Amino acid sequence: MTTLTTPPVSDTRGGGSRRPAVLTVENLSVVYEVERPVTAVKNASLTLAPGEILGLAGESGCGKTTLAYAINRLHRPPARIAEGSITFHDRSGDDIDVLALENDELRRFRWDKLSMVFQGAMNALNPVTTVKAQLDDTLRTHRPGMSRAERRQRSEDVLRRVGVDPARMRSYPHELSGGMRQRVMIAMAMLLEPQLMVMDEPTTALDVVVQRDILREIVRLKDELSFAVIFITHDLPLLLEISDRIAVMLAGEIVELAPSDQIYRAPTHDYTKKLLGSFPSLSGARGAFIRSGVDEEEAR
Ligand SMILES: Nc1ncnc2c1ncn2[C@@H]1O[C@H](COP(=O)(O)OP(=O)(O)OP(=O)(O)O)[C@@H](O)[C@H]1O
Repeated sequence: MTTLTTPPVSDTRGGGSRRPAVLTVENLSVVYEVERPVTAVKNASLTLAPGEILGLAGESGCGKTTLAYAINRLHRPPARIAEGSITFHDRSGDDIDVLALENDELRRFRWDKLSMVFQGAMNALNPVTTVKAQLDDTLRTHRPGMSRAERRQRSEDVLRRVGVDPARMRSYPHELSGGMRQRVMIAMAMLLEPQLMVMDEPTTALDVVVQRDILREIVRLKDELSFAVIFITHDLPLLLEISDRIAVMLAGEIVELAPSDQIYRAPTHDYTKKLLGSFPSLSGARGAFIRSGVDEEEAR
């Protein structure tokens, strides 16, 4: 795996505090090389601390998904990373130059160090393979030293963690409800205990109750296992509840990056103010619903 010799950086952006980082993105630009090239991400810089949830907010088309895919090196032509750097600060102490990874190194890096939960689990799970086989395949590929019994044990553990009865392992994706499928996707993403998970609208297609349950699980698991999360959604009220910091994107640029409280109470950029104003529910008290696990009724 390609490593750099630079020491782990500290996070002085947004939060103001100096914390070790798990990821540093510097001046990243991504261009779609079409007839009239579109710079979908412009000079984006951010750092992420271990165990931190960073929310990415902004209207449709502002470049959130393009940025997330580029961080994962999942972008495909015509998308091209035109400039910038992405450095992953491994817990082993190595710094990994993500843009320099090739083939096997890149495959190992994905899932192992960093994993992604996409919008709509049906597209990401293999429809003709059982949940058990999908978990087992990933473990066999990435953990060749594990015995069959250990793989089974690990698969069952990870499903239990996300609230899926291991008895459902024999199911095919289409036999599960939307919420269950999304939980299985999160289990897959957690399987190898990555240090960072990128979640792109992971619960948008689900009804509100299921969505809240799953989000609570994500926050709980993150606290327990201390992986960092980049969480993408249009839903700013939701981001304010679950994120430590929020990056607001406008036309490919991160125009504001600050702790959630600061974004809520004292936004500095006009666009952030406009975005906050477009959610009427935010004029009331800010709920601590997901973080506290308190029922809305009880909280009143
Ligand atoms: N394959 C492509 N070719 C050309 N332009 C593209 C392509 N994919 C995306 N874009 C453009 O890149 C910009 C950013 O798109 P992106 O999907 O990253 O935004 P987003 O903020 O994630 O939107 P959404 O919230 O709707 O998913 C948009 O202007 C979009 O039109």
